[in-house]
Amino acid sequence: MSFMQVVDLKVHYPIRGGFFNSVIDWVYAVDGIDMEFEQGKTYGLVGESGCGKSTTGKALIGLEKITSGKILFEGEDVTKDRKSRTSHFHREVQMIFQDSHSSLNPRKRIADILAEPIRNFLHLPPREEMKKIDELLEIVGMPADSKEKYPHEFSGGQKQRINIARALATNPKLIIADEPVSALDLSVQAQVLNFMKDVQKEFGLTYLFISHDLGVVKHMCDYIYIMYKGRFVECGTKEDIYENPKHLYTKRLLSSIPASTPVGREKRKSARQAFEKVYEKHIHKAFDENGRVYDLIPLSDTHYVSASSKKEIV
Ligand SMILES: Nc1ncnc2c1ncn2[C@@H]1O[C@H](COP(=O)(O)OP(=O)(O)OP(=O)(O)O)[C@@H](O)[C@H]1O
Repeated sequence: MSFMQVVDLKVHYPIRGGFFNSVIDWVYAVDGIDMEFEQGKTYGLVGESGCGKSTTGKALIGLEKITSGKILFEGEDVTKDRKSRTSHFHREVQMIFQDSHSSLNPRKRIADILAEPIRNFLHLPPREEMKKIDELLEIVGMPADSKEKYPHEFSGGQKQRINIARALATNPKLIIADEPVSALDLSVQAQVLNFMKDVQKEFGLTYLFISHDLGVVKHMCDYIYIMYKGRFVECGTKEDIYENPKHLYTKRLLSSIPASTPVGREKRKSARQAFEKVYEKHIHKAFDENGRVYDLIPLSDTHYVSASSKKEIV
């Protein structure tokens, strides 16, 4: 049963010009899309740069003016701008952006950044509020003393964890993640993706995962929307899309992912042993039986991606 439905959503941007700065044309950034969201699932929104992914995410959360169509959240019509939406919606739907740095106010301590949503939505007494901040930092694997620090004192991956902690503060149902790892180093990307999956399991979250990278989406998503010039050319389960793509554009996108490289059982075992033994788990390197070093990015216990060739190792 879906808790959010998007019906024939359109976002058109006017292009102004001429002497009177009048509308001379339109950009059909989102041009009639339908979506549904069920609890606990991850939805992928994929397509090339400029196809309308970010505009869709921003329109869903109310940051972009909707030209026409409808968004229903738990039966309530929320097709309005952000200010006019109910606090229930703001609490239940959160967004994480690609740029982990600029989404955190550099002048505020982490404690104040995390306290903001708690104050706005949960209204906890001071002691409970501090407890909640500690809990959030623990969930995202950050030390408790992080709360006294400022954003610039953290790495990109840590900042994205803090952004996720802030998104989790209101116990949301849906998190819209717009390219959440594409600005991070390759090795950190996998950590953040895995961590997002863990948090999802723990809290029954739904994700809308916006990405141009079909390789990453494959590991994250249950259901995928393929976007091209503001429309969905194909949508379906991960299996539908990856095993039986129908649309030429999907096939083209898929063909741009580096081919999968299944590695034999022995190689996998030795790579894993080396990975654990030599580099003590946290450094993503492994040797194969010929002594070659691999930079491996663990996507799960059994899936790795080579950092250099981006090939998948199962
Ligand atoms: N405020 C705006 N005014 C006019 N056109 C815009 C505006 N914002 C986005 N666009 C245009 O709308 C289209 C969709 O942009 P959008 O950012 O949603 O694409 P995207 O798929 O997220 O791309 P990317 O992956 O590069 O972020 C693009 O042609 C873009 O130039």
